[in-house]
Amino acid sequence: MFSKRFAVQLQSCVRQFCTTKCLTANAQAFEYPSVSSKLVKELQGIVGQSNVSTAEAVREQHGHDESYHKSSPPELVVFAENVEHVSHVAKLCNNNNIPLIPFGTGTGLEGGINAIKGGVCLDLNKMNNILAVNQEDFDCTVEAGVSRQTLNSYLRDTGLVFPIDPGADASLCGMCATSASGTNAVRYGTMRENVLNLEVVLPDGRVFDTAGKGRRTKKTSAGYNLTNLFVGSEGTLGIITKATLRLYGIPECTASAVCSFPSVKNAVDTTVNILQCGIQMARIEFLDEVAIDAFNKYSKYDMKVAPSLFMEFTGNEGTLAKQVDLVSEIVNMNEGSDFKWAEEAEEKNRLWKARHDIVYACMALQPGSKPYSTDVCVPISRLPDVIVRSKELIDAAGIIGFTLGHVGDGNFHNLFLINDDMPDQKAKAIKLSKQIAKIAQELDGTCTGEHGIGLGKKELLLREIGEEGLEIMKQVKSTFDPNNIMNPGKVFV
Ligand SMILES: Cc1cc2c(cc1C)N(C[C@H](O)[C@H](O)[C@H](O)COP(=O)(O)OP(=O)(O)OC[C@H]1O[C@@H](n3cnc4c(N)ncnc43)[C@H](O)[C@@H]1O)c1[nH]c(=O)[nH]c(=O)c1N2
Ligand SMILES: CC(C)C(=O)C(=O)O
Ligand SMILES: [Mn+2]
Repeated sequence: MFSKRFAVQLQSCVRQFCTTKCLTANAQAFEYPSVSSKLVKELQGIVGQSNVSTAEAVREQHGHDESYHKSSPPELVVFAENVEHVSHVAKLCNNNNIPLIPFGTGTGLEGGINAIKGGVCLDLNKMNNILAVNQEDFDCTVEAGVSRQTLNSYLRDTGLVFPIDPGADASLCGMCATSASGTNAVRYGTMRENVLNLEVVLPDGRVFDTAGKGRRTKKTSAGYNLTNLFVGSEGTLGIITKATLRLYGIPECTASAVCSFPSVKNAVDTTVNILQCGIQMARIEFLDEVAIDAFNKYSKYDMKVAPSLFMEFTGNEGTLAKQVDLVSEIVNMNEGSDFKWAEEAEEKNRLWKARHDIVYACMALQPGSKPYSTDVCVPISRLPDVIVRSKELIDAAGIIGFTLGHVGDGNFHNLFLINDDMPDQKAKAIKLSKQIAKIAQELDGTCTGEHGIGLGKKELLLREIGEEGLEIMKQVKSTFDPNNIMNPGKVFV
């Protein structure tokens, strides 16, 4: 009679001979074994008893992110303190076909950490060292648990900043995993453009540096771009344990302004005109009238309740003044008005914090709700069309929806409030989100500019990249994770 261990190993060998199709098919139907008490002991042997928790509250806290997806707690949570822990835990889970879900700070919006197939949640927050800051080279290296605000506080006296700024204080490696972005992307790009190297642990325990050990050049053409293969992988290929990131000098002068418009189209046309004039803006964010109303109430402002643009200009005295003149002309051409300026650091920080808090501002209007946000991105010339159509659809559906976001990148959000005790509103929001994503895809755009696919956009990914593209993604996945233990059930249908 086979021993249990041999049976599991045999199963793993059989699976590895499966083709991707068969593997993936099995993965959906495949019933993962649960975590045995023997395995719990082995995990405790690796990380220490205090770093393994089966407590319900801890599992619950690791069973959901900030999305509306139903919580699915893992069977247990393991806290890793170093890359050796990560490597041994991964290998053990891999040998036992146990799902492994990397956890950053749980601020994801797509159900990326929900343990829908059970297994182990690997919390990386104890790996919180800032390992290097190379001021003269404008780069730094951080461990998985360092958050973006922790890094920027550490950098405060250096005159350097890491500019990618999702609204939450997310872990930087989580931001790598979701290919995050934020209000500064107009000027600095997204995570894709700002990661120089990653240390990654594969499910079989191998540890490798995606650009080669110690590499930290702004550009490279040495072999495949493995770094950007892991940026946006959402925990489905491996665990990111270190990130080497680009840093930037803080601009000499910045000025921020808000102006309002008679219609959404006027505001978005202004954005397109500014970008097509080649004006190098630092930020251009859009908030529609309902978002402005929530913004005012939550952050105690008195902005005109109308479609508005939040803009930031950077440069030196001369260039800044020129930018402002040019932009003011374009704003006036599109009937913009009510310019409100913020020039003092404190005023600017308050204004952009209020922008970052917009999700909470909207949620405050319907206490107990969870946010559900579209995240489409289109070529800039298509932006007015998709934004106006999305708002028309929301108005016709008769539910509350806030339209806002990073129009400077062609990326915006329709934000809905989901309450489980309002099922019809939830159904309408989900239906609208799919409709808007499909409109964006028809306009040569994508269903997700920055939040990722996670649990809710798997069909949209298939629609976007097609059968062939998805098969190739699955082949890549099965190369790195032949047992499909890495965050199973996410990204792929
Ligand atoms: C109020 C508010 C506002 C915003 C946002 C959230 C909230 C709550 N976000 C979304 C979120 O902050 C963003 O997706 C972060 O990148 C998530 O980072 P966490 O560390 O929280 O990842 P979290 O722990 O939520 O995990 C997210 C995914 O990454 C994987 N993962 C995490 N750490 C990993 C690691 N070390 N290795 C491998 N996989 C890992 C997880 O398995 C999961 O699939 C956002 N986003 C954005 O791009 N732009 C924005 O403007 C905003 N705005
Ligand atoms: C809608 C939220 C989550 C966001 O991405 C933003 O505020 O830009
Ligand atoms: Mn956003």
